[in-house]
Amino acid sequence: AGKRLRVLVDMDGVLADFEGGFLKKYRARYPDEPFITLDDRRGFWVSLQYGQLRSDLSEKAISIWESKGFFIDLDPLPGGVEAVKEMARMDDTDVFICTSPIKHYKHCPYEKVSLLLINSMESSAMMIIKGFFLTTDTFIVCVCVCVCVFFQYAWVEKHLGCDFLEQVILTRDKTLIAGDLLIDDKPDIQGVEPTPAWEHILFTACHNKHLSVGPSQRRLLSWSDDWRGILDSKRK
Ligand SMILES: Cc1cn([C@H]2C=C[C@@H](COP(=O)(O)O)O2)c(=O)[nH]c1=O
Repeated sequence: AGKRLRVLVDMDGVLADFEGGFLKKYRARYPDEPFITLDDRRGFWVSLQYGQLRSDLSEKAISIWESKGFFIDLDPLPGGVEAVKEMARMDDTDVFICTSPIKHYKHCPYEKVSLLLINSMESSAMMIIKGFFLTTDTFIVCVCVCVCVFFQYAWVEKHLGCDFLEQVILTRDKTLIAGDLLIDDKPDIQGVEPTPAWEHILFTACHNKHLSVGPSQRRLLSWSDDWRGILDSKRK
C-alpha cells in the first residue's frame, strides 16, 4: 500500500460557520450597536476589525463566542461534514480536525455561574480542588476553559459522531502538528516550527476572499471545489 495521506482540517470557518453564527448572535445581543457585514469582513480576527470600528466593540465581539453554546449552535458549512466523512473512508487516508481553543476568558459569562457553583459546592472535595488553585478566579478560568472547549468538542460529536472525537486535535500551534495537508481559512498560520510538514490549503472565507495569495499558495474555494484532486496531488 502507498504512503498514508494525513489531512488536517480546521473547524471554525472550514467546517463550522463561525462568521455567520457570530454575526447572527452579535446582532441579536447588541441590536443597536454597529456591525460588520460578511461582505465587509477583512482579516481573520473578528475582534480586531470590531475594535477598529469602535474600541469597546472588540470585547463585545469576544463575549459572543465565549457565551454558552456558541460553538455547538454553529451551522455546518455546506459539504464540509460530508467531505470529512468521505476522507475518513478513503484508502490510505487519515483525517484529523485540527482547531485552536479560544484564548479570552475575561468575559466568559460562566464566571457568574461558576462562582455560584463554587460557593454552593462548599463540599470538602471542592475545598480540596479550590486549594489547588491559587485563587478562585484561576479556578473560574479553568471552568471557563473546560466549558468553552467542551462546546468546541461537542460540535464534532453532534455533526460527525462520537467516534470522530478520536480525531480532534486542539492546539494553539498548528505548525507542531505533522500532516501532509492543512485546510484552514486563516491566511497566516504561525508557530514555533518555521517549516511545517503540511502544505497549507487556504479555505476561502468572507474575510480572506479578497486576499491575493502567492502563486504557491493553493486555495479551496468551498467544499464543492475539487478537494479530492488536492488530496490526490499529495499521494505518492
Ligand atoms: C475570529 C476569531 C476567532 N477566535 C478564536 C475562536 C475560535 C478559534 C478558531 O481558531 P482556528 O482554529 O480557526 O484558527 O479562534 C478569536 O479568539 N478571535 C477572533 O477574532
